[in-house]
Amino acid sequence: MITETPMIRQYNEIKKDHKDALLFFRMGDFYELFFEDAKIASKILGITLTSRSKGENAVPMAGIPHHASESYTRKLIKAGHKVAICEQLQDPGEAKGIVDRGVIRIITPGTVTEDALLDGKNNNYLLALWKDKEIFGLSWIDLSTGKFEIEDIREERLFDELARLNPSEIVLPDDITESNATFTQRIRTECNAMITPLPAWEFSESTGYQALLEHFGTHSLEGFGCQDAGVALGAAGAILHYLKETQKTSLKHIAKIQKYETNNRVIMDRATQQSLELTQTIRNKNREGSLLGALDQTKTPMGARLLKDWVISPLKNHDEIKYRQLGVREFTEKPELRREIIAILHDIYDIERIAAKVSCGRANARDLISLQQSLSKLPELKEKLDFFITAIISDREKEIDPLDELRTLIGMAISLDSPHSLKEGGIIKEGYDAALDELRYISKNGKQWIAHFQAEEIARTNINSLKVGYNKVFGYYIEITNTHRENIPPAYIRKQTLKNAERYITPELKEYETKVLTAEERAKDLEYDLFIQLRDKAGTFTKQLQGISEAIAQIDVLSTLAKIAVENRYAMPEITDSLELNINDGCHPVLTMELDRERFVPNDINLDGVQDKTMVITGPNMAGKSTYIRQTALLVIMAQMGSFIPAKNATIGTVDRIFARVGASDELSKGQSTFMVEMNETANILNNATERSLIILDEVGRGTSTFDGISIAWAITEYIYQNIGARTLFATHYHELTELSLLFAGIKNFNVAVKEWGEEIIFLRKIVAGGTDKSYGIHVARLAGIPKQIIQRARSILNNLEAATLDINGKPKFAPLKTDHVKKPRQRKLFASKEDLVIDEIKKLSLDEIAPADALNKLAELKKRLYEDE
Ligand SMILES: Nc1ncnc2c1ncn2[C@@H]1O[C@H](COP(=O)(O)OP(=O)(O)OP(=O)(O)O)[C@@H](O)[C@H]1O
Repeated sequence: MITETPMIRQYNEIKKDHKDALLFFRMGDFYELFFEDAKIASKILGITLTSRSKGENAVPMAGIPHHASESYTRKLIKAGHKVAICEQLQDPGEAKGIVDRGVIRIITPGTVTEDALLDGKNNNYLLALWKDKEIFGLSWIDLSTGKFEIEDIREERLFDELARLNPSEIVLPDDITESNATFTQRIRTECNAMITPLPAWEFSESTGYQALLEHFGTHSLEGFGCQDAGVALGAAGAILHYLKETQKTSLKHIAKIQKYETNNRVIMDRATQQSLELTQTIRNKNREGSLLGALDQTKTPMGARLLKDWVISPLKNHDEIKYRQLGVREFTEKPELRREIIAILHDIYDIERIAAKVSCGRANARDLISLQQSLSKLPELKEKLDFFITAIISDREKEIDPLDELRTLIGMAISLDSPHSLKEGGIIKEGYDAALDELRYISKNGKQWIAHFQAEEIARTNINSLKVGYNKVFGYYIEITNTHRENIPPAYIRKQTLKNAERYITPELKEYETKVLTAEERAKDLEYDLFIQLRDKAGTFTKQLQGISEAIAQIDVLSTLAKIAVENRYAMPEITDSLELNINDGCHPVLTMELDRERFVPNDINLDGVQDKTMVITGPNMAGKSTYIRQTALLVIMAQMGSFIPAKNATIGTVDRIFARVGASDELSKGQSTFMVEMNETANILNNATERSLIILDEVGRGTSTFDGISIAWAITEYIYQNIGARTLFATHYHELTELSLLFAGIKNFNVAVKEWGEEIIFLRKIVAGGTDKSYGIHVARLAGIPKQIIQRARSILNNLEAATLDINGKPKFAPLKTDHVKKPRQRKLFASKEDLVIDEIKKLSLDEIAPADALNKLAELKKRLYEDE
């Protein structure tokens, strides 16, 4: 049994309320961790595990210096832990017994606000979700910016929204975490987020509504357009409750709540976002190589975060798209101003996050300097923006207010070389506060006095080696070496004996010491108070600062898109409400940046969406099928973001949803078979696509036997064409699917051209009309370096198969050809042949109703059809 010391007793008392966090227990200049916490932290942080007390009472302990705590916290948070910061709440000097301690904040992945723990280019969301009947209420907040939103959605869209938001922490009602392990586990794996259970009653809709009214100090949520929000209010209430519990600071920067309007945005589910590599690549999960990576040349973190939002949620409304597009166009037309504006943006810091830190009382002097420097760029920015006439730019220009009062105040008060710490002084400028200046004068001159005192004492005593020194225990003292002991004046009071010297004080020295030292301390205290006053004052500008940030973010994104458009010779697509999809000389926006534009072969797409809706694209491996269909989706996304696109010209009828199934799936690790995942995702498309959607399918059905695969792919394409009518691009190796075009006028065949050159094939990368029946898979295998012997063997097997050598059971033989083989037609017709179709038509003819001349015409037409394409 461990005998508890009073301090460990205090620790246990505090730890009891923070079982799910690692407790950073402040002791002097260190945060100490004890017991299990110490073991966990020492492993993750690679710090030494020691022990407090010995023997039976030994308590495992690990410590980290408080000034370096941010980097340690970051590692612990990344490793999936919460950190509770427990501070000393009184001056140890004043404590009778154990110093008072208490937890001042709990840092969790969803609530961090420190720069070191955040990524400037991404929002960091804390999300709460709550279910009532079939509806999920979602609410999410980025505490580091104050962005707070809600949305009610149906269950089937839940995981798509979670993928879009990518929260780092999810607050769930405990009745879900306790009773629905499968659901909780799915959230955990799909979102890779920390799950925090909260009592279910914290999610009540009416409590949430009240909590929001209280927080915003309003009588209703009408002003935020959230009055009629439903289940999501419960989730928003749970978020507020959780923040109050963990943050214990002002949450004033959460100045509004908004309803996320899915209706205005193109919906893209999780698999689509991944397949199209919108924000990260499939293979390495890197930003580089994704659409966002290619477009993100923004200069401010606010701009980078907004661009991400534009990429993953393009607009649906034609007018809203146009509003942005015209802004981009104007930036392309004014190159000089654009360059100057981009240069100004370069010098603007993350005002949005600084404003949040100011409001939470976590900003230091350097943050205020960054704020002031950013604000000082705004007059010039406004001046340049004043030359622009499009609505989106002049609207934003009006919202940018340089906040002269705040800017001047910070400029007058805060010294440019302020330290990180707020308690060490060196923050407030000379001349800002008279009382501070006076204290500083005393402190400085007091030191001079001491130098003068030393010189006088040397002269008076004739002891040249006499020194006035200072230490923490005795304060100022006079040190005299033992050789001069005889000459010491009687007024000197001995304080300390060293080996070769003695230390003395005098009443006069002590009197000055008090003055000097307290002046210095008092000056530091006053500086701190002045800083807090200034920060509080800055806090009153939070709302304006958030508005300015939003405006700057938009200017940043629009000018970036324009810069990219000019540098890469993009065109402004015409956006219409039709169903057409016409792109001439379209290029892949990411590949063209990686390859040079000259080497990339541009391609067209021409679907009117009424007659022509479906493209079946065949072609050899490596020809460029996936690239082409992906490129089409990316160009539509860019167009609906308001951006220009890499093409000669384009007319795009807006799409409401994009579904893409391209490339490798990463679901295998989650215990589902490739084919099952593919079928799940396809079912989702079939159930949710509309006539206005864009569907991009790559080799659907490849995960099962050939005949199953072809049949499924055939039926799916047919269904989409007949029952949904969405614009669809289907890339496939099943050449049989080209026969669909015989049945349906609006399904067209295309292939990616290649040229044969002896043994070699040359990829032309050009999409041309018509189907193909060659795969060149073995050729690609050879290019990939598969050993020659295997290539030769594969060729011989292929020859066999193509000659359809059958064994006695009627199955193809894989052995080399023999002379007694039975020749069969090269390919079995799996589906309707031309002859079948003509017979069908004849059967349908009613001879009683047809005039002889029409009958002759019909006969001529049928005959023509039989010889078509031959
Ligand atoms: N239009 C183009 N211009 C230049 N290079 C291209 C073009 N399209 C594709 N490529 C190049 O060809 C490579 C193969 O393209 P892609 O993966 O699209 O082929 P695929 O037909 O889908 O192949 P598979 O059927 O084997 O999946 C790409 O990595 C790209 O580098």
